[in-house]
Amino acid sequence: MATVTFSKATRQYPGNDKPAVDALDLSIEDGEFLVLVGPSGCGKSTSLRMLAGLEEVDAGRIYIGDKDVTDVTPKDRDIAMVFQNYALYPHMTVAQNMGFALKIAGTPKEEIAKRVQEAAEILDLVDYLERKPKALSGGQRQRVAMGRAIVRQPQVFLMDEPLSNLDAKLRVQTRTQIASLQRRLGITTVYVTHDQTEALTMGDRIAVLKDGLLQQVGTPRDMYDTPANRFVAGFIGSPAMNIGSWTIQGRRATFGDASVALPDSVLAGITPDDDGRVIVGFRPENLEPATEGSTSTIPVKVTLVEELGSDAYIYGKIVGSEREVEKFGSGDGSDQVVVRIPPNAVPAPDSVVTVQLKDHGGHFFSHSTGNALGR
Ligand SMILES: Nc1ncnc2c1ncn2[C@@H]1O[C@H](COP(=O)(O)OP(=O)(O)OP(=O)(O)O)[C@@H](O)[C@H]1O
Repeated sequence: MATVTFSKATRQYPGNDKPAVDALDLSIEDGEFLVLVGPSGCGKSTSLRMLAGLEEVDAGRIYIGDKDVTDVTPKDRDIAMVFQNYALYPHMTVAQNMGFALKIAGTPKEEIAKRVQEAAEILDLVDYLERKPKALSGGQRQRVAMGRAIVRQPQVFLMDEPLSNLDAKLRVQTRTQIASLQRRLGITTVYVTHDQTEALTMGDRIAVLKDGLLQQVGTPRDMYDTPANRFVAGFIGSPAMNIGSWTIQGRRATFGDASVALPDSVLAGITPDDDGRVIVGFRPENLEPATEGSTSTIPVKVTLVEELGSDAYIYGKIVGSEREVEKFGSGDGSDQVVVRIPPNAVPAPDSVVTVQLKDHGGHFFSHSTGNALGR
C-alpha cells in the first residue's frame, strides 16, 4: 500500500497547443479510493496513464509512496491496471488469465495457484476458473479483469472506466462490489470515469478535471454541498443544478419575475468586473412551495412533469424569462428550471407554480470568474 502524489505533473501531446494535463497537483492517501472525473477530453486518462508510466510526463514529478517513479518503467511501479476493454486473452482460461502476470514475473506455480484461488473466492469466480473468456457474461469478464489486478497484490490499483461495457443494472451492482472490495483490500485506488454518479457513489474523494486543469478535490459531500465553481456545480448532481446569470438589484438578484435575497458574504464578493450580474444556482431539491412573505420567490411556468413514484420533477421556465433572453441571450439555457416536488401535488402543464429557496438552498458564483461566492 502507498500514497500517490502528482506534483505539477504536465503532459502536452506533440502538435497540441494546450497541455492535456496542466500542472496537476494531487495527493492521494494510503488506502484511499480516489475518483478522477470530468467530461470527455478533460485529461483523466492521460493523468492515469502518466501514473501507470504509459504516458510521458513533460514537466513535474509523480511519486508512489516516497519513491519518485517519473522515470521508472511501468512494470517496476508496482501497480495493476484494469482497463475499459478488460484486455483478457481469449485463448487462456480464467485461471491462466488471472495468473499470467505472475507467471511472466517468475512466481512459483504453487504461489500462483494459491493467489488465483484466493482472488477467485473473493470475486465469486471459483466455478469459472477453467472457462475461456468467451463463455463468460460481461459482469464475469469484468471480475476476471479485477482478479488479474488483485493477484498481483500491487501497491496501487488503476482503473480506467472499468464498468463502461456493462449494462446499466449490472453497472450499479458492480460499482458497489468494486467499492466494497477496495475497502476490504485497502489498496490505494485511482479510478477514472466520466460518470458523476459513479464518482459520488464510489469515491472516498473525487477530483474534478476540466480542460486539463484540476477544478476541485473533496469528499462527495463537499463536492455536492460546496462546489468550488460554476463548472463543478453543474457537473456534480443529477438532475443537474439549475444555474443562470441573474441581475443584481440592490441586495437582491432577479431573473424575469424571480427574485432572491443575496447573502452578505455574496454581496461582499461582487466586483466591478461582474457587470452587475451574479451566477445563481439551486438544486432541484432545494426548492419548496413559496410561503407567504417569502423573500426569495421563483415563479415557474410548468412545461412537463416527470413522475418517478417517490418524487416528481417539474420542468419549466421562470416566468418573465423572455425579457432576460431578449436582453442577454439564452446561451446557457438559464431560463429552464427543474424543481423536485412531492408526488402528491403534481401541477398541470402550463400552470404556474411559485417556489422559494430552502434555507441556504442557493449557490452563488462570480459572474466574471465563475468561482463560488457563498451560499
Ligand atoms: N495520443 C494523443 N495525441 C494527441 N492528443 C491526445 C492524445 N491522447 C489524448 N489527447 C488529447 O488530450 C486531451 C485529454 O485526453 P484524455 O484521453 O486524457 O481525456 P479523457 O478525459 O480521458 O477523455 P475520455 O473520457 O473521452 O476518455 C484531449 O483533448 C485529447 O484529444
